[in-house]
Amino acid sequence: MGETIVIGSDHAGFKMKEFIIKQLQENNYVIEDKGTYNEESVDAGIYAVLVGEEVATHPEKRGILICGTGIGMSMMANKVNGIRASLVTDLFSAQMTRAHNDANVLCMGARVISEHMAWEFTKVWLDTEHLGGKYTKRVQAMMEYEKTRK
Ligand SMILES: O=C(CO)[C@H](O)[C@H](O)[C@H](O)COP(=O)(O)O
Repeated sequence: MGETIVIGSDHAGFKMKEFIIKQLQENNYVIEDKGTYNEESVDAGIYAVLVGEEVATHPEKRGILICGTGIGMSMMANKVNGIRASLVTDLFSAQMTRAHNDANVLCMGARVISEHMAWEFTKVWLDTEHLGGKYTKRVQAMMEYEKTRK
């Protein structure tokens, strides 16, 4: 069985979420779909928290969030302790957010990028390992800071 990907979207990201789920399943990933399940208008933050909390409590899982721009999803997901969510709009950033920042949630905007781009970004994000070394120290500093937040 492949890695588990926890995925969520709002209404604006719903169609792209369905597309990404299909691609992931064809590539043997296990999917936990936290919704939304249709194009009826919803608040993105609900799904960002559902996905974020699942990833934060199961570090072996990674998350994908899609809304219109990816902005609200990334803002909200980053409020969940333990989450390093990145909004990605280009291939280099999709790679770097794993290699340097060890992002555990990928955010994308269905009104910003095409389905083809979203799948290309998803693939490189899934396949890139965190580089460790000085980058681990920097990521750890972020997580230490999080613990001091009131
Ligand atoms: O950032 C967002 C969510 O916080 C998104 O881009 C939403 O998908 C967008 O704001 C939804 O807009 P709509 O007018 O409600 O379709």
